[in-house]
Amino acid sequence: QLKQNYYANICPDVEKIVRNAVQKKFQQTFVAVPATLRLFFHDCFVRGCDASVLIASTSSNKAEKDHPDNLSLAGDGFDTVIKAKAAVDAVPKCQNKVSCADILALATRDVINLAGGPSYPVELGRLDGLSSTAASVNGKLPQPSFNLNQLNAMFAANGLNQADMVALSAAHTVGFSHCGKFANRIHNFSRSNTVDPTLSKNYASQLQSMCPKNVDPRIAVNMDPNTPRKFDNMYFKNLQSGHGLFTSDQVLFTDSRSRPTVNAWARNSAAFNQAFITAMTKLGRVGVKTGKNGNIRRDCAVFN
Ligand code: HEM
Ligand SMILES: [Ca+2]
Ligand SMILES: [Ca+2]
Repeated sequence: QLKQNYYANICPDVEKIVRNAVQKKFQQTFVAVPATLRLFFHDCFVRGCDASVLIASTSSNKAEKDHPDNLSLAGDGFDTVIKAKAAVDAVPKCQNKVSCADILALATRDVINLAGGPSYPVELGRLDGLSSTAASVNGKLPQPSFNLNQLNAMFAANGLNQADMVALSAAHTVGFSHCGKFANRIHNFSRSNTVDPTLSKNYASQLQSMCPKNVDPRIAVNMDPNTPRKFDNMYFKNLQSGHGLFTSDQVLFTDSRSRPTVNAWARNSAAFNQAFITAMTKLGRVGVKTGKNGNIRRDCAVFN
């Protein structure tokens, strides 16, 4: 059972300590924002929010972070958690008392707010998981090619409804994608269309020039072409104008079942913020470990 004041007696200043460390990281690089946010999502969807994604592989265990779907997680997300954990552990009363899973949840709240998004209370009391394998990632994370039914099914498996899924997808209002993740939409889309017809013509040609056919696979583009460094509701306005980068983004507008939600949140950013907070809070409850099912790691990347 998570609660907001879980560390009140254990480490009363944990929120301030994490916030300061995250802010320092943010001042060094904006990439901390999308990287940490995506890291939290990929953690929670595989074995719950238990910091399993932070575990490093060893000679005897290929960990989650080395699954193909996690190889594009940016290092600055991991580094944000490591820095925040070090700041927490530097306070004697707090040393090894705050879980990596909770530090990731707090850091995620903080990066969203630092990028101009809403702030919200974070429920705490998660333990760190005892297992992390690449194999356990199979089929647990959504693919950019997904349609609405596939998205809804995968989010429902984590206790999230369609509105939650649409709200959380707006995380793509910040950050980058490698060209390969949407190449099918701009080159050889189908027999009748070179380009995905749900993509705006202008945007498609911009994407084609940034991501030509044999582009270096390391090249990445902003997912929100308008306000890439602002956590805002531009994501929904982009969908309305055919500027959704992935099939899984654009489908939220093309499918009539989710379009009204997209339109509502494009119009009303306060309503979006509220829905996003609700959905993030639900995401943070997924598969939480307590008791014998977890512990508090001394090093977030290594089992105790
Ligand atoms: C709805 C289904 C989703 C799909 C199919 C999806 C897929 C992807 C893909 C393919 C990328 C690009 C990775 C790369 O090439 O580097 C990406 C990036 C990103 N995703 Fe998602 N995602 C989804 C939902 C979410 C959710 C729920 C969140 C967080 C709440 C999220 C946060 C992010 C962020 C912040 C980035 C940018 C990462 C960076 O710049 O380092 N995504 N996503
Ligand atoms: Ca996890
Ligand atoms: Ca934005």
